[in-house]
Amino acid sequence: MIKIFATEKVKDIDKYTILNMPIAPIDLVEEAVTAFVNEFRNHYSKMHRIVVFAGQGNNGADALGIARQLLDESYKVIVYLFNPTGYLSPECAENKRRLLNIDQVEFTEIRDNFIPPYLSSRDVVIDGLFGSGLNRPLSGGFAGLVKYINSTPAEIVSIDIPSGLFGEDNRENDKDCIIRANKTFTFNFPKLSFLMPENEVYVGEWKVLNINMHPQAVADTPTNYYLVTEEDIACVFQPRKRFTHKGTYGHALLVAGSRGKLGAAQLSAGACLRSGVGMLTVHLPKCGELMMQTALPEAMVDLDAHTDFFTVAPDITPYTTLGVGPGLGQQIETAVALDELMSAVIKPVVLDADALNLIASNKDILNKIPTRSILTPHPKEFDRLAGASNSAYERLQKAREFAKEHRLCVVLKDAYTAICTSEGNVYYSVCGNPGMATAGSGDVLTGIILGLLAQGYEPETAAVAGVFLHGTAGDLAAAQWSERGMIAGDLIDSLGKAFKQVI
Ligand SMILES: NC(=O)C1=CN([C@@H]2O[C@H](COP(=O)(O)OP(=O)(O)OC[C@H]3O[C@@H](n4cnc5c(N)ncnc54)[C@H](O)[C@@H]3O)[C@@H](O)[C@H]2O)[C@H](O)CC1
Ligand SMILES: [K+]
Repeated sequence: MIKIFATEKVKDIDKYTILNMPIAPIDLVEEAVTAFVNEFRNHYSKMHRIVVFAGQGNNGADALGIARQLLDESYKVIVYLFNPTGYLSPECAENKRRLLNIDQVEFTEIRDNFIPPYLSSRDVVIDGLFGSGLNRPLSGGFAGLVKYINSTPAEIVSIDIPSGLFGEDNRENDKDCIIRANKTFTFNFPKLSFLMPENEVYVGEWKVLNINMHPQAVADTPTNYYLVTEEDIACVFQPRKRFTHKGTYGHALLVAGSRGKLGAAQLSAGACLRSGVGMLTVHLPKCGELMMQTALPEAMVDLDAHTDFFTVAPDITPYTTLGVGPGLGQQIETAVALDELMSAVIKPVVLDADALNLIASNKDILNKIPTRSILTPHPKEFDRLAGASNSAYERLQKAREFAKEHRLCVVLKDAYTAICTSEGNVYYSVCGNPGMATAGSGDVLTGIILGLLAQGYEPETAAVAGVFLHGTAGDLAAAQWSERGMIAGDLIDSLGKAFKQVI
């Protein structure tokens, strides 16, 4: 897991590193500078003019160091240091001194009046005005400067964080006074705000650059937010032992499908079967029998009394666990049957799609869902459950609260899916791609998670691993069929390869 720290925590980790590594602050800055330049070089040639904007703190110190190293590599660089209060951090002052040691450096320090340079589309701006030390929205001269930079056609690369953006909560921020970077190279830890869709316009493409932090400080500093890596998932899976049989790997029940939406049941069932589950039974309305038995001979079918939709809660005793929702429809009889089903279950289940919509309009059911059950809403479904949000950040906080209050695991689906546990932790998966924004993709995820849960993985583990495998399958599918050309069924076809890649 990569920890996602609040920006004030990063400061503590810095301090601990400086004291205990030990390393001089200026050398830590130099490590950040070198990491940035190593990455920058891969993207921008010496054909570009580099225009560096530095602030008074250590983001500015980084910027001045980057200017020096780029000049050393004979890039064409011009530098503006904004110092309205006449105070520079010690590292910023030292990097200014080091920079001015270079002959004929084009350097301007601005105290009050500033005539902005003309910036063309061939220029690359390096934004080092503010980083993790931002403590209020930008205003005055800095706001004007940011607006000017944003108005030019120049490419913008931000150091650590786009200037003006907070690392976490930007609800009260002035959205016009934040750098709109094309790329952001951030140090050591992704910032939570980078994972929110509303901040994509500021952050652009982002990459984490590693600089040496004291491992003890990283291990000991608490956080509720984590980024999941392939290694985390690889160690989740147990080898399948030789003397095992289908009963060893669980019997999942999937309650899904209604007339016109039987495909959702089929996709979910197909994904479940490819997740390693021992057996799968699909509870379907009568109209789905032929389709399911033909399309997925591996699945067993349990028919509802109704021809077109779910009306009677099945006996759940034969099953290890169940998943409910894909393509279910929202008939009143279905709501009643769902209520009955939730009254009968005691072990964690997976709930998705119309099951969530029905719960949103019949809130009593919420209290009947077994604790640690997994809910997989997309943002609109979550809003129906918990009320509308004005930003993804607000929705995330609501999802955390919701998960804690109801003792559930909420998988908030988005470009970066957040898995919120009942303990208040959030696990992010950053694999996957926009090709997965296609009908049926969510049904596939439900099937994978159901299959893992039925095999006995802890609900939170099943959710995190399921999301990661789903994203990996999406990336493999995009590589084969392209983001545009891929469909949800391709995710199922790629699941085997995803397992091979991850484990
Ligand atoms: N481990 C690491 O991640 C490292 C990061 N480094 C870089 O250091 C910056 C953080 O530096 P810091 O000096 O703490 O803060 P800033 O440069 O972001 O801010 C400086 C200064 O600005 C004042 N301020 C805050 N908000 C405003 C505002 N709205 N208007 C005016 N002035 C404001 C505040 O008082 C601060 O003092 C980090 O981002 C990295 O780039 C290091 O290189 C080493 C390791
Ligand atoms: K910055």
